[in-house]
Amino acid sequence: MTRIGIIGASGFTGAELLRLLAAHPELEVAFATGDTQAGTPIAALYPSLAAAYGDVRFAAWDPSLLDGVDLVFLGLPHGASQGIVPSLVDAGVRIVDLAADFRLTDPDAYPRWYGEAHTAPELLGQFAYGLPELFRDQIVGADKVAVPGCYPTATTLALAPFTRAGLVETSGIVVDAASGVSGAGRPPKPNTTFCTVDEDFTAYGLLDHRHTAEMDQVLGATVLFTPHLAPMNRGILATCYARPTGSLTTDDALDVLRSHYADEPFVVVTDAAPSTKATLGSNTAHLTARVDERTGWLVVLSAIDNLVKGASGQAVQCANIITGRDEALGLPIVALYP
Ligand SMILES: NC(=O)C1=CN([C@@H]2O[C@H](COP(=O)(O)OP(=O)(O)OC[C@H]3O[C@@H](n4cnc5c(N)ncnc54)[C@H](OP(=O)(O)O)[C@@H]3O)[C@@H](O)[C@H]2O)C=CC1
Ligand SMILES: CC(=O)N[C@@H](CCC(=O)OP(=O)(O)O)C(=O)O
Repeated sequence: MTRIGIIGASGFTGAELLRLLAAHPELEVAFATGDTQAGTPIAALYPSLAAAYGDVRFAAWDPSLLDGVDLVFLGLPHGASQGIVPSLVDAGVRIVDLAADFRLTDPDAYPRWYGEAHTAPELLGQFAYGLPELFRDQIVGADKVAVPGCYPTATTLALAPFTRAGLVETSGIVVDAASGVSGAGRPPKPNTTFCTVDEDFTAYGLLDHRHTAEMDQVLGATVLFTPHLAPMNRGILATCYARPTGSLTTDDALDVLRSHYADEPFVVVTDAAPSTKATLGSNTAHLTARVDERTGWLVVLSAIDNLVKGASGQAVQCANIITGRDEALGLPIVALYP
């Protein structure tokens, strides 16, 4: 058994961590903090968690909570994470950070894309990028992991088999992706109220969404990324377009995906177009590909649950790896349907 803590447990990714860890046989939640929610029973904020957490309350963050704890998940907004990580490093706990603070390795990239200076740039190179299907070698043996953003997870799982094999041009990849509203976190925002989102479908972050930098970094490419907000709670569907460097058919493209992910328990390659609902509540990504004979473009589609494979499930997968466990331990591979 490994005792873990969650800092920022009162948000959506924190709640999803609490849900997944309730079913995990070997990771035990020692504390769960909330910023404004300290003292609130977990079950009062999230009745869905009542059966597992009974009277347990969110704690106020205090370094003494780390006593006897081996690993800490951080579910904080970007910016807040880098404020606390140096003290966790000093305390010697393993870190799995869900925020963006330690994902970009180029020290100039964070200020460029996040519009603020990084307060712990000396730690940037010390984090493994927590996407096991693409960076498992980096994660094994690491003690600090930066879990990818939800859009980059969906997108790079779709495209990396092609960019890594030199099968597509990297100078102009196009990604259109839609996210459920939980991707924006628990606090209500003007663009996430019921009346704004219901019966609407809109693009945002045109040309400058911060996940572009992460996709560029992982794929070694220049990506034109347009995110969209879809009127659903969970899910990401990414539709990714790239120009093949040589002859490539649909059968070839499907073979590339199937052989790349043949041994991966959390990737399903389908003939049919993937849907977000097929991934709901699971840590599984669904992928397919086509090559359009008329235009010559390759299109790869990817569906995930943003809170599971796009965040907390992937975080638990990484925690399993860095604590020496089977990485699939305790994680759901099948979705909730209908
Ligand atoms: N939602 C998603 O699908 C995904 C999110 N992420 C990333 O994961 C992180 C958490 O996201 P999410 O759970 O959605 O966010 P939420 O806004 O839902 O939760 C944020 C958590 O951090 C706490 N918090 C907020 N501000 C501060 C602060 N200044 N200092 C200390 N604690 C603070 C909140 O406490 P309180 O409840 O009191 O406000 C809450 O516990 C973010 O970095 C996000 O970008 C990554 C992938 C997907
Ligand atoms: C729907 C929605 O608003 N989604 C969020 C992405 C969430 C995420 O993964 O953000 P981090 O990189 O900060 O972790 C957004 O576009 O900002």
